[in-house]
Amino acid sequence: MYTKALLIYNQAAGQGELEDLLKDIVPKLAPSIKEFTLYQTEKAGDTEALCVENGSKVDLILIMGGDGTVHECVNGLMQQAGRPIVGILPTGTCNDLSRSLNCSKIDDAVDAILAGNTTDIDIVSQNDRYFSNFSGIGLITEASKEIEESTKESFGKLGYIISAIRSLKEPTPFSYELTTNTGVKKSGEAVMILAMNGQYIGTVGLFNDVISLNDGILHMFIVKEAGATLLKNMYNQARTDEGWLDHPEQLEMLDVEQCSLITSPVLDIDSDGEKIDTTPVTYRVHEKALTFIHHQQ
Ligand SMILES: Nc1ncnc2c1ncn2[C@@H]1O[C@H](COP(=O)(O)OP(=O)(O)OP(=O)(O)O)[C@@H](O)[C@H]1O
Repeated sequence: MYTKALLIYNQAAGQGELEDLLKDIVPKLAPSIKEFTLYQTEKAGDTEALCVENGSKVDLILIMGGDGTVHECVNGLMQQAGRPIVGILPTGTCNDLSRSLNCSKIDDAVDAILAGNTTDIDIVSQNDRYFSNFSGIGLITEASKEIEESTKESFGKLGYIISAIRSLKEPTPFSYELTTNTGVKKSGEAVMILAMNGQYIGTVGLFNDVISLNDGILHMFIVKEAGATLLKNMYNQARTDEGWLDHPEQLEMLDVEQCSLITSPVLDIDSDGEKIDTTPVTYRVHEKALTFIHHQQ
């Protein structure tokens, strides 16, 4: 039994209307919650503000939305001491964090909430903000720019993948210098650098075998120009090709707890699908910082 729960829903996420879904879900959850409040967001930023305000007052926050709405929740909760359990009712376009939590189906998420199945996950700070799934520069920001413009509405959750493939046609290399807290330095040219905490980007599980949400590690992937074609093939097939992690001329991997990254030119950073920052950037893992609902398979 939960004492106080807040369900925040974002009608702007994903494609469909949420009314029917709420009609179905609320009666299932309500018997297990003493005081249950529903809040509809009116604009970007509302979820973060609500999580700051209510983090210490409730024991469960449910997010009905996609990765962007979850991103706001994570940033709200990391700013203050109250750390209630977070459950995601995935109604976004990609729902990538939900996939790593085995909650990409709403029914699985509801079952896990009712069963009280939770897991503590790492959260990563990115300069003065936080992310739960990924942060990236290079190709990935080109991909999300295209989604904003047109693709997302017409292609739904495949929009991310399709537009990633499109932007892979002409990758623009940049120079980077990465320094870890243990003194390791890497530098060179790349077309994309990903800082991964979760396994999925744009619904594709690129890193299922090498990453878990609570391994205390930030996984840095430096994709060289030669790796762009490989990545494109993976997105075309929309499946994991295990071989792609074994070619250092295409892709370098580095496990870190903390690192800083300088690029030339200065680049936009995409963080959980939201563009909010530019390089240079410092990342730091906050081990098992938040508790999420997790469906046990
Ligand atoms: N009422 C609202 N009107 C407009 N935008 C909103 C509103 N509430 C939240 N937002 C913003 O909507 C954006 C999109 O939401 P979200 O990312 O959750 O869905 P999505 O993009 O469909 O899913 P995903 O990120 O999983 O692909 C977020 O940046 C969020 O801040």
